[in-house]
Amino acid sequence: MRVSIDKSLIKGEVFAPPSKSYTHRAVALAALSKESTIRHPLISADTLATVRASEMFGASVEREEDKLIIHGINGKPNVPDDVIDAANSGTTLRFMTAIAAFTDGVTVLTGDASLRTRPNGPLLEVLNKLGVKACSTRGNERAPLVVKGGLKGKDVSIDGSISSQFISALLITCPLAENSTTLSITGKLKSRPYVDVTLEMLELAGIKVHIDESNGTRFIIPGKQKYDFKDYTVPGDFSSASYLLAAAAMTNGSEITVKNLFPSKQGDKVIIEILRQMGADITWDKEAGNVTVKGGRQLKATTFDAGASPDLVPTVAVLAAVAEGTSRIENAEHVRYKETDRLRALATELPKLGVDLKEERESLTITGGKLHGAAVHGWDDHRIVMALSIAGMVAGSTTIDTTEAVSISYPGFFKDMCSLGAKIKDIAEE
Ligand SMILES: O=C(O)C1=C[C@@H](OP(=O)(O)O)[C@@H](O)[C@H](O)C1
Ligand SMILES: C=C(OP(=O)(O)O)C(=O)O
Repeated sequence: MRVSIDKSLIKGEVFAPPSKSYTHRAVALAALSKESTIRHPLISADTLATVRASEMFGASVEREEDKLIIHGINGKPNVPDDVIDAANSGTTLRFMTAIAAFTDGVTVLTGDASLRTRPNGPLLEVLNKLGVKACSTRGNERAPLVVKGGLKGKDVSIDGSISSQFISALLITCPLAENSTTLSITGKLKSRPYVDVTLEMLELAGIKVHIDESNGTRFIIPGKQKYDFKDYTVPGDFSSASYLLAAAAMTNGSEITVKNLFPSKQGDKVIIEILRQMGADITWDKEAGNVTVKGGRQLKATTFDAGASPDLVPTVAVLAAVAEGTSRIENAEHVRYKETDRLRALATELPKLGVDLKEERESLTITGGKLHGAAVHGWDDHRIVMALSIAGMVAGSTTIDTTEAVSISYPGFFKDMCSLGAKIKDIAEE
């Protein structure tokens, strides 16, 4: 699919879509429990991959209007009778690889062309130390992965610098092991807020994990635990909301309120602080869960450490592209291991819109200026498509391809933007 975007301003109220990260975890924990209801889940391509995989391990999932009722496995997961296809979802692949480690047989997990480029080395290495036989069919740490169950608790270390999802995955599975597991993190733990989201959800499922941060980070996970996840309402997603908030801040005359954004462990709530620092007119009514942004102020350059919030990099790059001065996005190497190498994607596409950008291994340096329209490529990556869309609302006369990728995390993105007045047209048939 392709869209064309003209200069736009946006006005009105919109609900933030439900959180992708919380939905993945709610479904995985419900699958390991007895019976749970998940209210207001994100129904998107990625979360549906987690639903399908959970069903293959033996859970059954009923979908009703705005809720999922999950009859969980409540014990050992079944050996799937087919290959698990995690599609485009890193979270699904990593979580389900760890759950496969607790079956009594062999599971094969794969995904689409993008997912098959993403690294899993540290997770496979630790699973092998925990008594599991886990490998890549191509011997390159990429999916397809083969996992022969047999997980036993033990003291192990894991590199935290590539993806926090390996740690979240182990935190979700190790409580099922016979013995306790101690997971010591080596390297700088990236994307830490996502681990905190996992810990919050595990606590809701009645699972105990002790954290020792006296000398680095260690998670002590007692074995033989039982999951008891019950009734849960998924909160709004700050990463998805970031495109709405940034679009309003960048466009003169805009004024929007994004609802259902309550205080949360989501690291990407920092988008509110980033916009404030850059000089945007933004207020957050935490009790009401409303974030209001008025456009029209000239944004100023910023320095953004992407360590904890990699998914904000495309949004912040576009904000930097219209800000006065030179911005830096630092500590962002892990952003190269996403659906695409997002630093490369941004460094390729934003200059087409007139942006002055320098790419280094771990950083982007962006000097703001005037954008002009162009035909840009969405790289089949939801966050690149959404970031380029809001850049297009400033630049005007912009077309973007592969826009169906928004179905991964925010299927209603274009509909919401258009309902707020954005001038976006589907030009697939033209
Ligand atoms: O656990 C999660 O829900 C996620 C963790 C992050 O990945 P990394 O830990 O690989 O950085 C983030 O980029 C991804 O969108 C969702
Ligand atoms: C990287 C992302 O997700 P995942 O790792 O689950 O594919 C994302 O949503 O930007």
